[in-house]
Amino acid sequence: MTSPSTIETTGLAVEVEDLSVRYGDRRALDHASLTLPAGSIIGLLGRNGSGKTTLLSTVAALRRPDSGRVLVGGQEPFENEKLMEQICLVRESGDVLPDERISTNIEYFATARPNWDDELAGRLLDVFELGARSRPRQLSRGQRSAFGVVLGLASRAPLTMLDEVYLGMDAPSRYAFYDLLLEDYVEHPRTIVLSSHLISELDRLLEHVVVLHEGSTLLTGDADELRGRGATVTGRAADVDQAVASLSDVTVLSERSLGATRQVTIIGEQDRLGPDVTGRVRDAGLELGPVELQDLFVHLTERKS
Ligand SMILES: Nc1ncnc2c1ncn2[C@@H]1O[C@H](COP(=O)(O)OP(=O)(O)OP(=O)(O)O)[C@@H](O)[C@H]1O
Repeated sequence: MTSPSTIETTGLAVEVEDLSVRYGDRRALDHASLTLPAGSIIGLLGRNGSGKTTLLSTVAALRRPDSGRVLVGGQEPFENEKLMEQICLVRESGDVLPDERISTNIEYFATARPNWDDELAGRLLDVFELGARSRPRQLSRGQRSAFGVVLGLASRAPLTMLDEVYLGMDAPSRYAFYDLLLEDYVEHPRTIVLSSHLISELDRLLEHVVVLHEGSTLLTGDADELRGRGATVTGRAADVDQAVASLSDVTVLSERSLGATRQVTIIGEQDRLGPDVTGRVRDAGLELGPVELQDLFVHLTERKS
C-alpha cells in the first residue's frame, strides 16, 4: 500500500486494464487499457463521445466497470472510502450545492479532502473574482467553471482530475488557471489529469498523453516522445515548400503562413521521422521544431475515423 508521504510527493498512479463500461447497449469504453503515471500532468484527449468522462467517472468510482478493472495507487476505488479522499474529480456539470454560498460549498468540500488548502482556495477565488457569499446557481457558466477549478486545485488531491471544466472560462481566466496550476504543481507534485478535445493551449503543460477513440486507447505515451514523432519546418515560404516537396514518405499535417514565413508540420511513415528527413531539412537551412500535440491528435483521430 502507498504510504501517505509517498502520496504527498508523487501522487497516485492509475492502471486501467481491459476496461469496458456500457450504458445499456452502448459501449462507452471498449476494452481500454492505459496507465496514468504518478506525479505527472496528463492530457486525456479524445473527440466528443470517445469515453473521457466515462473513464474519469469510473476511476473516481462513480461508475462500476462492466468488465476489466481500474487500480488507483494499486487499489480498487469502488466503495473504498479511504482511497476516495485522495481522489478529486471535477466535472463540468459542477457537483456542487447550487443554492448554498460558495463559502458553505467550500466548507463542505474541504471536510472530505485531507490535503485541502484554505489559503490557496482564497487566493484562487480572488484571481477569478468569485465572491464567497455568492451561490453557484447565480454564477455564469464561466464563473461556475472557475469555481470548479478552485475546488479541484485547492483539494491538492494526490489524484486530481478536471474533466473539461476550464472550457467554459474566458481566455484570461484560462491562462491564469494554466499558470496557477503549474505553479502549485511544482510546489506540490501530484497526478493531475486534464481532459479535453482542445489541446493547443494545454500543450506546454502536458508530460504524458492518452488519446481515446471510440472507447479504446488510440495512443498513450510521454508527451515529449510524441512531440518528436513529427516536426515543424519553418523558414522562407519558397524554401519550406521546396524542402517539403522533396521529402518522400512524409505527410503534411498543417500549414501556417505569416508574411513571407511559412511553418509546415510533417509526420513520417509509421508516425516516425527518419534522420535522413531531419538532416535534409537542416541542410536546407530551415528551422526544425517539435510537432504540436493538437496536430498529432487531429491526424491520428481523423485517420481512424
Ligand atoms: N448516461 C448515458 N447514457 C447513455 N449513453 C451515454 C451516457 N453517457 C455517455 N454515453 C455515451 O457513451 C459514449 C462516451 O461518452 P463520454 O461522455 O464518456 O464521452 P466524452 O469523451 O467525455 O465526450 P465529450 O468530449 O463530448 O464530453 C458516448 O457515445 C455517449 O453517447
